[in-house]
Amino acid sequence: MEDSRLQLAPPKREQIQNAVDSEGPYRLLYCSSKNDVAGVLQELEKGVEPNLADYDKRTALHLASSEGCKEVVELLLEKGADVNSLDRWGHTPLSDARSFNHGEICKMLEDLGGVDPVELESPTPCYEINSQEVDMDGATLIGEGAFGEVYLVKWRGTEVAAKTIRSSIASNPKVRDAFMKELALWQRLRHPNIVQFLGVLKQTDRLIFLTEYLHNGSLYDILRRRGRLYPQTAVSYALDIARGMNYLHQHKPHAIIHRDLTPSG
Ligand SMILES: Nc1ncnc2c1ncn2[C@@H]1O[C@H](COP(=O)(O)OP(=O)(O)OP(=O)(O)O)[C@@H](O)[C@H]1O
Repeated sequence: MEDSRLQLAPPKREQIQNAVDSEGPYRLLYCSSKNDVAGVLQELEKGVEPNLADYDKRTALHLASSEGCKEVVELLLEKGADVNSLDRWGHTPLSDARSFNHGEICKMLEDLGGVDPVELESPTPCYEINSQEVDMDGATLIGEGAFGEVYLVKWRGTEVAAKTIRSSIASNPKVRDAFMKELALWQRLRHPNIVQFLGVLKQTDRLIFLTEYLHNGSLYDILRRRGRLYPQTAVSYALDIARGMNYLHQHKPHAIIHRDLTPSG
C-alpha cells in the first residue's frame, strides 16, 4: 500500500455547479454559487426558503461558502440561513469555506457560531498488536512490494499477512506519520472486498502491520498462475473490485480515492 494511496476528497466544484439549476426555486442555489447578490435577493423576496437544499442537502450557504461568494454569504446569514446545516457528507458551510481557503468567510461563519465537524473528528490511533503474539522468526516470505516484504505469519492461531516497511521509509518521521494516518483510516474500513487491516505490531523497532491473508494472493498472482480467465470469472472479479471501490467512494464524511489500483495491489 502506498502512503498517498488513500486520499480524502472534498466534493468537487463541478459537481456543486452541475447540481444546481438556474430556474425555479433552485435559482437561489445557482445565484448563490455565482455571487449574484441581486438574484439571491430576488429569490428570497419571492419567498424562497433561505435553507432550501439540493439533493445532496447542500444549501445556498454551502455553495456560496465553497465558491468564496462573500457578499452572498453575508446576505444569506442576515436572512436567517442556518450557519451549521449539514450536507450529505456531514459538511457545514464552514467545512467548505475551509477546504477552499476562504479565510474571510470562515471568520464570518465562526463569528456566528459556525463549526466544522470535519475538524472535530478525532484521529483514532492504530490498534496495536503485541509483537510476542506473532512468530516473526517462523514467517514465510510471500511477496515484496514497493514498501517492503510481505510475510505469512500466525497471529493467535490464524494465518495473517505481515507487511514490513523498509527502515529507509519508516525512519523518516514525516513519512512514518503519514503512513500511520493512512493505516488509521484503513482500520476503519469494513467490506468483504477490501483486505481487512488488523493492527500494527508494537514493541518493535521496525514498522510492521498485519492484514487479512489472501490464500490466492493478488489478482496479479492469479493471472500469472492461471493465465487468461474465463469471461464469467473475469466479470465476477471486476464486480468485486467495483464493489470495493464503490464502498471507498461512498465513505463518509469524505470519499476515499485509491489512486493506485493495479492487479498487484
Ligand atoms: N494480504 C495478502 N495476502 C496474501 N498475499 C499478499 C497480501 N498482501 C500482499 N501479498 C503479496 O505480496 C506482494 C506485495 O504486496 P504489497 O501490497 O506489499 O505490494 P504492491 O503490490 O507493490 O503494492 P503497493 O504498491 O501497495 O506496495 C503481492 O503482490 C502479493 O503477492
